[in-house]
Amino acid sequence: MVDYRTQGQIAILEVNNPPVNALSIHVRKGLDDGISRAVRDPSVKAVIVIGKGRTFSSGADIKEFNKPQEGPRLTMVGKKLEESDKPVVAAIHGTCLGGGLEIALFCHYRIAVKSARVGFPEVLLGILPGAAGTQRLPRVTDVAVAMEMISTGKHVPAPKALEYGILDKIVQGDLLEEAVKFAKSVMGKPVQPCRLSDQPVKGADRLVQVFDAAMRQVKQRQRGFMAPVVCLKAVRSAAELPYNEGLLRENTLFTELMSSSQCAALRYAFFAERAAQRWQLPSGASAANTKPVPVKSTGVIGAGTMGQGIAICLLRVDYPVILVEQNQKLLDKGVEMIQLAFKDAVRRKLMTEDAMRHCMSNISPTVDMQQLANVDLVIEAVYENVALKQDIFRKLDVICKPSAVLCTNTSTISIDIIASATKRPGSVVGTHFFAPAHIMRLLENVYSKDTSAQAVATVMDLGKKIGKVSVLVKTCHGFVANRMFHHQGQEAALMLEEGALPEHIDKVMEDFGMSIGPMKVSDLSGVDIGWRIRHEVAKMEGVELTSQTRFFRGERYCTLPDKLYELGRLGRKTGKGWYRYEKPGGRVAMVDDEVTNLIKKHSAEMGIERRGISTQEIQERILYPAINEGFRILEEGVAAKPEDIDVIWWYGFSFPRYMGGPMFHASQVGLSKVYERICYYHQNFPYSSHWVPSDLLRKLASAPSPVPISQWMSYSQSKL
Ligand SMILES: CCC[C@H](O)CC(=O)SCCNC(=O)CCNC(=O)[C@H](O)C(C)(C)COP(=O)([O-])OP(=O)([O-])OC[C@H]1O[C@@H](n2cnc3c(N)ncnc32)[C@H](O)[C@@H]1OP(=O)([O-])[O-]
Repeated sequence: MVDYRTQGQIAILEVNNPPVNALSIHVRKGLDDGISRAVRDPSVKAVIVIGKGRTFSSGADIKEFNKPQEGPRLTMVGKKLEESDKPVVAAIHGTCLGGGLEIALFCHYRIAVKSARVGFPEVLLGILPGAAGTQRLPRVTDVAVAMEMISTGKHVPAPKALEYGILDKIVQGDLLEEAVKFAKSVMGKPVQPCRLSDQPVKGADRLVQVFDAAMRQVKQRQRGFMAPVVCLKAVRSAAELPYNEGLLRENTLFTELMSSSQCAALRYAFFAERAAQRWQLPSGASAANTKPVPVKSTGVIGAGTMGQGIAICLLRVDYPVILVEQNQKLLDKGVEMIQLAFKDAVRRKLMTEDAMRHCMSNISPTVDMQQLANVDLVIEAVYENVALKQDIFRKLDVICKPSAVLCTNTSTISIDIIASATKRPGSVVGTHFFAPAHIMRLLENVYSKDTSAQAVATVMDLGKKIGKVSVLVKTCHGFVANRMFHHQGQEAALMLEEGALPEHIDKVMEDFGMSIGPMKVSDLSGVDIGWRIRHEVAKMEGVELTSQTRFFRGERYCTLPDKLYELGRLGRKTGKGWYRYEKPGGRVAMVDDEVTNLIKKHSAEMGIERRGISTQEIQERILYPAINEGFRILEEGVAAKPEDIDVIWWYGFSFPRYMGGPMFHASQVGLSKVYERICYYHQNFPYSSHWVPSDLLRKLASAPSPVPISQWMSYSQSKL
């Protein structure tokens, strides 16, 4: 795990623990033995610590977190490195993160290649750098930088790290050769001035202002998230306490965070996100055994909001895009909006003018679908209408080359239905982007009964290339995201007619941890979207929804959202929805008397006596129908595992990652309790099928002891 060798008077400790040189027990032991051996050997005059393979080290081994500590502790290994009288040089490439950076900070010198990145991402796991990182970083760089790095977890590129004083030198050429040269240049020099534990904290005279400003930011950005707050406290103690006392304080805070439920949720999230990439189809085809179709050219059909966002995603990573619209006016408008979005990115220094020009030169706008004849992949992004989508796919079937992958950005319509319009259903696959498509990270990829493994591999690969987190699901109406979210919308509307107000529901859910409440989400995505979907479904079933409709498909139906739509209150884009905004497209949601009156009048018309609805009831009626639907989704194999559902909720609906997602949250509450409350609401609201308890949930809730989330799927086929 750590290879020891000497080159002349230099000992080289090479960490060799693929894939990312995590500091597992054997690595810590290897470093501990290696430094002792180098210190003992009189012929050794300097030491290099370097990583084999793609990276220096990604930090402590997260898989060891749940296990009892064995072997030498990282801080003890570090102390030995620092106490060596022979200079120790960390030679960094790839990423040097967490415990990896802590090891580097124990070394007397740090050199790196230009492409390297350093950082303390512990906060993203709900903990803090617990091997002296919070005490040593502010001794090598300014305390403000240390607070920012440790409380955000952001990676810092090597040139910036050099500027901050974290690195001593950036080298070009072979890292080991350069490290050897560097080690020779410092051989024999006293190491005392390079021992960070002996250094004062930099910028300690500004501690209070820096701390207060950082704390304000953290609380504003990440309401309810403990780790960044505790990280700041730990760095503060570096400036307030002698080094060894600071270490003890760090250790106390680290232990506190490590045992928190937020840390458990974030550790789960770390592995869940990676597991989602290892997709597998019922046929056995998987990420491991299927190659994607090479994609060099793309097409997007529809230059509306979604089409624009999707085109931006593709253009940003250098795909040429043929953008198709039905008429020149809509096409010009779409291109203009894309250009505006790029200009905004330039203004915010997210891209250069040159890069923007390059992206724009890659768009070929056209009103002629025939131009798509040679593209490798096309994404249809027109509005949600079955007949329209089928018509487009019928045409694509004739126009596109046989190897083309045909994607639809439908958010609800079954891919089976869309694919049936073609003679090549194997090439048809869903790529459900979330609005705004160029900002939201989630890509819900959807396979139909016929979609080929190669088409799936292609869209999963595409997701990675355009920087999305892709999750693969099986087709059904609404897929995973909207199917679960839909019930939240239904229950929210029902609570409005029973006695709640939009601001009331949103406050409860925002206090719970959601970044915005469900009514604000509805305003953001557009009140018309839900209206269109409901009315499209009704039309397909030959039903007309009116203001008098009380039941639809045998379910209790609330017409309030339809009434809002009819008033032209379509959400943020019209400056009015469940709230009033400062302008169309505005962001500041203000309570609007017109909506309050509309809701109260509606309740009166429906003969409903309004009542106060408790915080607990709002929370449960928003979360539990979605969770219940999540279990049905698992039962039906629409999602392969609960982790996939949670990934969808972090990236699609900003569910707080530190709460683990709705399925993880259910596991924390206890499935028997969740089941019991769902049964209670089912009794009280028998005309809402989303309260009919899922069978899988029932089985898991009645298991003799809580079933770990990783084993839920083994109950889906059981006959209990
Ligand atoms: C007392 C201790 C105090 C200390 O302060 C605490 C820490 O250091 S906390 C740690 C602070 N450090 C962090 O939080 C860094 C976390 N890691 C990362 O941010 C990214 O993995 C990294 C940027 C390094 C590479 O990204 P990439 O190139 O896209 O690659 P990838 O992401 O797909 O990973 C490849 C494989 O490696 C696995 N694996 C990775 N890291 C670890 C780990 N530390 N451990 C175990 N396993 C780890 C990962 O699961 C995956 O496995 P699989 O079976 O193939 O799914």
